[in-house]
Amino acid sequence: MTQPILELKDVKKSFGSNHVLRGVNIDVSPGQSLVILGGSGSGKSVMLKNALGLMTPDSGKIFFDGDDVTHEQGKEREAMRARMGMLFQSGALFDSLPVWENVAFRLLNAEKMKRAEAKERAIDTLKKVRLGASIADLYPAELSGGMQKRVALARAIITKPELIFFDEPTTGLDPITADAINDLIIEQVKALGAASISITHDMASARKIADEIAMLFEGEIIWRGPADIIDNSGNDYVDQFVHGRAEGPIQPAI
Ligand SMILES: Nc1ncnc2c1ncn2[C@@H]1O[C@H](COP(=O)(O)OP(=O)(O)OP(=O)(O)O)[C@@H](O)[C@H]1O
Repeated sequence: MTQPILELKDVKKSFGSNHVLRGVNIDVSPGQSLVILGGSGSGKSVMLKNALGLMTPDSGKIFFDGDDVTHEQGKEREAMRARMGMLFQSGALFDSLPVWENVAFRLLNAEKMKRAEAKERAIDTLKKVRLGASIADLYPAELSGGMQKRVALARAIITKPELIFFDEPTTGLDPITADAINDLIIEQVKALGAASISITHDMASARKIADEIAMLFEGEIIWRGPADIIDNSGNDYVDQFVHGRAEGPIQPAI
């Protein structure tokens, strides 16, 4: 069996009396695309932050490429982060930086690459997401939402990561643009041979990009299976979520 690139074992995280993660077990293997579903406030972002090392679990363990990284800090953590890419919800581009500096952010800041070389790499990477060199010097505010997502995708892949996280990659886009972003995600993740973990509410996107789908509910992964059986999961919670019904075991978060 291939060693997972990332594994969370019985990860727990609470904020006071709010027990958000209550023993999360999940893993993703190289080349695999895993989508995690979960209602608003179910802890998807908290799980992602723990996996990325932006938050430390109260208990449980996180393994990256077989190494226990739960409490790693400093240089070790930086080395791990260098092997990961991240596309944040709503793109999260820096408004004050031109597009190319956003894309090359890690190269310029963590790797201290020379500006001319970093700009060349940024333009090459923009081409991969079908954006021309002419937008390299524009600012994020001058781009459409779909273009901003492409820029964010370019930023996530520029370091050729082995594992990429996508946090709501299609939020705020019309269905056609969302589909184009999904295609680019699939194409680029495949080209890198990377694993990916995506969190999304968008079932069309989940169906398209996932090999496997998992569902987070009340702080635990309650179901996991191949994407093509999601309509026949045999799980009432998954069923309710997939069909977007207010009625069922999951209470709407309002
Ligand atoms: N830094 C924090 N301090 C205190 N509570 C937090 C913190 N981060 C998250 N929470 C709480 O953890 C719970 C889960 O939040 P989280 O953002 O992970 O949900 P989510 O599943 O990503 O939701 P959504 O789909 O709406 O983005 C919420 O109750 C939230 O208030």
